[in-house]
Amino acid sequence: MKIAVVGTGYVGLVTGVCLAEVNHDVICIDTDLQKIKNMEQGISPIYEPGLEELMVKNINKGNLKFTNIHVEGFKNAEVIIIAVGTPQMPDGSANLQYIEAVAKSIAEYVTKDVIVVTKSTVPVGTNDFVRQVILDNLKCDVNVKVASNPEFLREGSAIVDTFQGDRIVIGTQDEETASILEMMYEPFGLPIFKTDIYSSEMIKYASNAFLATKISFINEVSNICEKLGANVEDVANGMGFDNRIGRAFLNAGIGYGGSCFPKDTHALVQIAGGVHHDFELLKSVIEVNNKQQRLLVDKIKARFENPEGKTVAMLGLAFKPNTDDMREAASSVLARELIQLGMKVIAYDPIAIENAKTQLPQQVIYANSSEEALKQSDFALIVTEWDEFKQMDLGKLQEWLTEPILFDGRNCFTLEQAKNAGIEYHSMGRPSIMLENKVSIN
Ligand SMILES: NC(=O)c1ccc[n+]([C@@H]2O[C@H](COP(=O)([O-])OP(=O)(O)OC[C@H]3O[C@@H](n4cnc5c(N)ncnc54)[C@H](O)[C@@H]3O)[C@@H](O)[C@H]2O)c1
Ligand SMILES: O=c1ccn([C@@H]2O[C@H](COP(=O)(O)OP(=O)(O)O[C@H]3O[C@H](CO)[C@@H](O)[C@H](O)[C@H]3O)[C@@H](O)[C@H]2O)c(=O)[nH]1
Repeated sequence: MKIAVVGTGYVGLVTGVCLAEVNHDVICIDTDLQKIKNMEQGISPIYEPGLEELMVKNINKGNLKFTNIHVEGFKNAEVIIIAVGTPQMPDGSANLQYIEAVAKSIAEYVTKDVIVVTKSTVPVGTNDFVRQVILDNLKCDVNVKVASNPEFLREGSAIVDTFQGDRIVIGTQDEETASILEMMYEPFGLPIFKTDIYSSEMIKYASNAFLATKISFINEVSNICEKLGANVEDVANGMGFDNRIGRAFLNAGIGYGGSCFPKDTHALVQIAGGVHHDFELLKSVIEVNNKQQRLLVDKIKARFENPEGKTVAMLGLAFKPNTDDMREAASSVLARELIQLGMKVIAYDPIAIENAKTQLPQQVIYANSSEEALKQSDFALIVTEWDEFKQMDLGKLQEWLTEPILFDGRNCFTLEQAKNAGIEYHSMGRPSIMLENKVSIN
């Protein structure tokens, strides 16, 4: 099938590459010429495990092409997939300007019947808007069908999620459109759930809001566990045995970040508000997350009478491991607050440093390895649970840090490991490990 994908970010590029891998004829379109030039040479604009290899393989097979010229991309397309960003507006709602621009260019350039699929996360009713914009601006006498097809991949495991996802959602009430899209996805062999467009659009927001709710819920439980001396990991494990609850997304930490949960929870609050529904539960989820992202600062303030002048090694900057994405990363919030407290921050991340430089305060100093960061610091924080931090020899902290104190925002180590390493260890929702003569802060 001939497919054009508009937008080559995390979703568009991964989708384009994976559709090419199952032998569709794919052309990816982006307005960013530099990205296009890099991709043509097999260079991925994002860090995503396995993506670049698959990209190069399919360029060489002739299944995958790139262009910054929409008319060129749409020329032969049977299906056009919209995968441009829908970032957050100041009031929390989704910004649809990129969606509208794509709809206009489709109207202008398509010369044959085509199915337009919205994969970007968009508020309920947006596909009606897309259809209307296309109809209002259409230059040729062609038939354009619009369908919703939200995306559920996670950054860091996007390729695996695409080939082994739990479901593909197709929102359309047009039988022919549904069956063409089923054919497009058939090689993935995944369960396909068909519904109407509005429900499909809502499934995406409701799924992300529910996952965010699980995270804020366990983080609240975690904060209570700390006060009571319980261990949130055991609590989550015990809860997770119940199939109705499930263990996934019950990892306590410093809150959720990234390009999706923060913006999509805000957008759903706005969508609800638009129909005069006050989504109180989701507002609390957001509020809890905002507090949770800065919890390590409170712990540091409670531990040190005066943290001013201290140097801290910040390990991990990306919002989660295996990505270079810094959007809504807790590291941003933490770095800002620590610097405001008069501390020096030495940061390290295996992949995200270049992106971090555009977001973190200028005062942050970057190290080339965790060892380099730790050796210059008084104590340390773990913000992102990269494998290389989890595999770190904790005993070395005694040697490298002025004070062997670790604040672990992602519970990378067992309490036993910390105890055996002879360090002071403050994690999330678990009792602190103190060295002799020190009182626990919990
Ligand atoms: N990032 C994720 O993990 C993820 C997962 C599921 C759904 N989503 C949703 O998918 C959408 C895309 O997210 P993303 O993270 O891939 O975005 P992104 O910001 O990484 O990429 C968007 C791309 O679209 C390009 N673009 C903008 N306007 C264009 C136009 N008119 N024509 C061609 N290209 C254009 C930009 O240059 C950019 O490369 C969003 O709605 C997001 O909520 C994201
Ligand atoms: O138990 C958990 C699980 C996740 N997180 C945090 O939640 C955020 C999001 O993580 P994750 O969901 O793994 O990454 P995303 O790439 O943001 O993926 C989410 O957002 C995408 C964009 O909409 C959806 O497609 C995915 O299904 C959805 O999982 C990160 O900050 C994680 O650290 C936790 O704190 N605890």
